[in-house]
Amino acid sequence: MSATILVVDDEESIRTSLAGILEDEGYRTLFAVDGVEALSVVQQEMPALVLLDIWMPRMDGMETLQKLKELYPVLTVIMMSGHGTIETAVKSTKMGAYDFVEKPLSLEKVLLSVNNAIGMSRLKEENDSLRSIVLRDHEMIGASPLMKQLAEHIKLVAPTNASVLITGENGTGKELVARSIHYDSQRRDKPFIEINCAAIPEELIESELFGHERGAFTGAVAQKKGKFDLADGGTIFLDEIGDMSLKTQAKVLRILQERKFERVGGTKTVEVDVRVVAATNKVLEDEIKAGNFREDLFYRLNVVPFKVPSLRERSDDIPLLIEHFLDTFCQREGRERKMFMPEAVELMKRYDWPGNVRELKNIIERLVIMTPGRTITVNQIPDYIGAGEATREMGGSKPGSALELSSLREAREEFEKEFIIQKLEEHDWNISKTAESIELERSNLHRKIKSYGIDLKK
Ligand SMILES: Nc1ncnc2c1ncn2[C@@H]1O[C@H](COP(=O)(O)OP(=O)(O)OP(=O)(O)O)[C@@H](O)[C@H]1O
Repeated sequence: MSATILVVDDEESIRTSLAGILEDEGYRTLFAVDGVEALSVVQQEMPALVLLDIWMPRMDGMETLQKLKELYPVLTVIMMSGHGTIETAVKSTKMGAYDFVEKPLSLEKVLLSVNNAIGMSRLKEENDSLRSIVLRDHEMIGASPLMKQLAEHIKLVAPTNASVLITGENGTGKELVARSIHYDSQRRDKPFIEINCAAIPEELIESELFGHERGAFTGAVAQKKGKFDLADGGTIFLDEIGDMSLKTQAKVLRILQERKFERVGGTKTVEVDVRVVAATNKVLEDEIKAGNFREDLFYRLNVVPFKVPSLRERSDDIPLLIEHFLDTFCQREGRERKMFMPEAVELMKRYDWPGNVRELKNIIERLVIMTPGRTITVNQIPDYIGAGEATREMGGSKPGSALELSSLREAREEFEKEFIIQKLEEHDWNISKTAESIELERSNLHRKIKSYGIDLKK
């Protein structure tokens, strides 16, 4: 879609010539003869950019700029200044104008400034939307006391430069904690560089982390920057640090102590300002005893220890996580929003989740793709999730069924709710048709839908 530009000038010849070149470039143009008119056009049409003359009757350019910036702080404005108003034009950039062009206008200069401004605002929009996707993807969900404590801990430590060691089982969210520490710190606009020490062969890790000089080894045809170079000013996340060799550990220790290192095959010392955040699912104290991990590095990293709780320890978060991942995957797959039946949620809460949040996330993704209807019941949940309990407590029947509820009333309500949802689904969520098929008054069905909190939006 072509961007719309508002030209504000009291001279008709200027308006016409600007319209000509801007439209040739593919922009849509609007006009106003003075500031008062400009304000009303902006309010109605919200252009991408305003070209604003300084000297105009009624309301001049500076006053108009001030009003526009008050009302629409992100609107891009380029000032056009006549002879003798250059100083004012310079002042206008301090008031938030993007640029100014001098009169008599060089049409080339106008176009250059307009194209730059439009390019900038497109980049900014793109950047904002990518940023919100990234932030959403890395949102940490959890309201349990353990997660609240973790969040508070992050808020306290993030703004400092302290090194951090994050421990916890696989899939508990250690990387998310590392990212939150970065995004809550002053370094948020600088890089967050991640490296999985277990995924890179021992002989390559040094050059990955510290880079190498040309000719350092066969195949090193050019100098290459390492992750520590790339993370300068930002944060480096050393995942699975328990798998790092002793030699590499020594180099990382030196960076923590002196902020210095040498590239592989090089003699030049490189200085960097990098915050180190490390994670492991190993018990490093045991690795120290076994001679696999340097004790001094451990103490350097462990200044502020973070322990991410397993999902078993905070099963109260499971319903929230289910909702969050249902939102994410239904949206991503363009599916209608699905919902979990209460007893299916209960079943998920009682499972012990050896793969933690990652395992839960994968199951929800699969359920969103594989479930044709709108509701997810215990029957759709993979058997192994309820298997232990099924044989232990229920004599083989699925746990979470009405049999498990303590009172007859609860059991009846549970059944009624599920029955109504299934019937609504069969009738495409049409209330009249559903009411007729189950031989219930329409108003009565409405009441039940409301009292069970059944979500009617598709
Ligand atoms: N609290 C949470 N809220 C939302 N998503 C989460 C949460 N915790 C983990 N996840 C998601 O679960 C997945 C695994 O998390 P992450 O990679 O951070 O775990 P990890 O502890 O670093 O795992 P590993 O030890 O295997 O490297 C990711 O997709 C992450 O987005």
